[in-house]
Amino acid sequence: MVTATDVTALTIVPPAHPLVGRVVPPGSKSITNRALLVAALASGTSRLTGALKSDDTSHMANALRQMGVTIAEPDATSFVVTGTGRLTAPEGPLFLGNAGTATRFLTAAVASVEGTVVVDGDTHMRKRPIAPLVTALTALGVDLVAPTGCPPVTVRGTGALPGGRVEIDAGLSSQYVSAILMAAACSTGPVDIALTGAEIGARGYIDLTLATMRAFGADVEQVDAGTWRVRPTGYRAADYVIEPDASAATYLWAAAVLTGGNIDLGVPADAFTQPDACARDVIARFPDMPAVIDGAQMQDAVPTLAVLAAFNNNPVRFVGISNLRVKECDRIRALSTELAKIRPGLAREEGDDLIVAADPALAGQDLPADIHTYADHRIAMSFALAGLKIRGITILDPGCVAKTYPGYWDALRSLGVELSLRG
Ligand SMILES: O=C(O)C1=C[C@@H](OP(=O)(O)O)[C@@H](O)[C@H](O)C1
Ligand SMILES: C=C(OP(=O)(O)O)C(=O)O
Repeated sequence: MVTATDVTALTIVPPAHPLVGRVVPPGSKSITNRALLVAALASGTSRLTGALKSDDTSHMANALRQMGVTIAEPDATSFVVTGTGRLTAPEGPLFLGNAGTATRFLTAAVASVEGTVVVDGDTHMRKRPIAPLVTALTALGVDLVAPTGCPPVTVRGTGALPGGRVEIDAGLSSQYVSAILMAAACSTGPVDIALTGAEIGARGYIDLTLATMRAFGADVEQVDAGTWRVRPTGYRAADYVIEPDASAATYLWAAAVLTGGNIDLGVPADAFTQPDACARDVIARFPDMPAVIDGAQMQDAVPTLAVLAAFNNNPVRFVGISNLRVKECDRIRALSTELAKIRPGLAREEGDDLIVAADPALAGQDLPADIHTYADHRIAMSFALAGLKIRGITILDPGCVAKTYPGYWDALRSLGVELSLRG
């Protein structure tokens, strides 16, 4: 296994053959972190199978353990979660790395802890905005502060999340809404959550939240397009099967079309319920992907699509992606900078749009480039796709894929891709 500690750079040798084989992506990060949280808030034992084991999910599981939840890991894809129906105050801060889901979801959930909880992350997470969530929780009566507008957040819980109506601006992140929705089932009264702006990042993530909540017994109703009502039922322990990660699937779908191969993911594209599965249709159109791609409803797939677009027949403009600037890194900047490193002018920014100047002639060329990954798993995984067609693509800090897909490099190897590692 390629890990952060033993490999500083990895060069991909373009395979001389189409990629053919079977690779099942790991469990969904989004669903695993939702299920871990609601199972922890339930009273009783829940078995989560098909789960992702990665940096993001271990941060969530460890934080919950710090708050009195028993979580066993009987095998590589299961968590057995035993909760008491409430979280207890941890002894120290919760360190959540750069896991946006864990950080945002726990900020709301710990409002019902009795005592002070500090929600913190790494240097990257400390630059990712959380103020709209803090503002909304404050309006609901929670005592919390985030002086920089980003983590750390100090929550002084009183043992109960008050009910009521809360308005929230989810323009920067849909995770704020998901966070309040999940916490609301454990409040002292019904909670109405209303969006202020029309804008919300991928709505499909709200649907994932509602589905997970309902599977654990929550009563949540969509009042209108921008309002949800959650009744204070608490959660019921449940056994829950987690589907494979659709964002991880995008790299495999793209690798197949780029090399003219066929990769069996073990799950049909239309069986995914996650937003990024929409990217499948766009990928299937390669090398004639559309001239304009709206990434709003499949944000995490944009790095995959942008690197693929470099080999498309026609240029592609990505729109609706402004909040990619506040992900693990500024992904619009990272994609434009690193694509231009492969060939000057290959990509540029126009406001918050990304324009990729397609060049099918890149395939087969020798264009050595050290790809800086900004500690962002998706930059590493998407630029590896360029390495399937161009000689000399080196991914720096390849171990950063451990955030959501620790087995990524091994998956490429299992398809016959040769990787040259530098220690
Ligand atoms: O709710 C979720 O599981 C996620 C929502 C999206 O983030 P934003 O809502 O911050 O855009 C997505 O980028 C992230 O990887 C996972
Ligand atoms: C944006 C992402 O993650 P998160 O917000 O959960 O850290 C991602 O996985 O691409």
